[in-house]
Amino acid sequence: MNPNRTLVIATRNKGKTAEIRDLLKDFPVEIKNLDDFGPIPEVVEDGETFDENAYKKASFTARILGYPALSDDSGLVVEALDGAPGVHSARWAGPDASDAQRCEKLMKVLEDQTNRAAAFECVISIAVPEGPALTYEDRCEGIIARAPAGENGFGYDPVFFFPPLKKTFAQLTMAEKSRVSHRGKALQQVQNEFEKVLKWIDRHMPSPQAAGCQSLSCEG
Ligand SMILES: O=P(O)(O)OP(=O)(O)OP(=O)(O)OC[C@H]1O[C@@H](n2cnc3c(O)ncnc32)[C@H](O)[C@@H]1O
Ligand SMILES: [Mg+2]
Repeated sequence: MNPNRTLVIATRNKGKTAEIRDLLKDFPVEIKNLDDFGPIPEVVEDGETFDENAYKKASFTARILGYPALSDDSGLVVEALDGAPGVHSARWAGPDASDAQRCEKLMKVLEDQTNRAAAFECVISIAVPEGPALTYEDRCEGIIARAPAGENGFGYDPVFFFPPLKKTFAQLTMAEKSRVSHRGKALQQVQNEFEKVLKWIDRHMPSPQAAGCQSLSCEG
């Protein structure tokens, strides 16, 4: 496995993994999931911005595994809640809450609210073990529905209504969602300049031989 032509998707979220894998299917590298490796410690996502957390996840994973890593930090930004849940989207209803419970909490908090404007935001970070990273970001505007609808996707998809398609994200297929979503658009930017990304990885990674020696001496 050429480390310069391998990219590890640094996420533990299965919904995200499926979307990212599909969006990177034409990217000329071998895509690996975290599941392809032994257990690795979890990153503490204590940054105050999507940028900070995305960088933490990608650089930590790249350093631990010795491969370039791509992370996604994303979340739902609700206007009437001053941007909450934002970077806290994953744990907003408690550390063990389900996606359904998070959606339920959102319905409750916005019960009497007429301003239902919201956006999904996404920052993609591609990092190498030595530390530097490339950053891509995008967003998708919508409104918070009055009740959940749809079975597809993950997270807040059932309550995120996308006016141009008159459906919630959970009522779209993965391909339909990815064409317009925060993640889909951010990863489209990565695809659009894949040659630049590969050159950047080559510039910042040790040569394959050197990396091979390193990992042999690690294992030995
Ligand atoms: O950190 P990783 O391991 O990537 O997985 P995570 O689920 O913890 O991901 P984040 O820290 O980026 O938290 C983002 C949360 O925002 C929500 N979210 C992000 N993108 C979404 C999308 O496309 N559809 C629905 N909800 C989304 C969802 O609840 C995620 O758990
Ligand atoms: Mg997370």
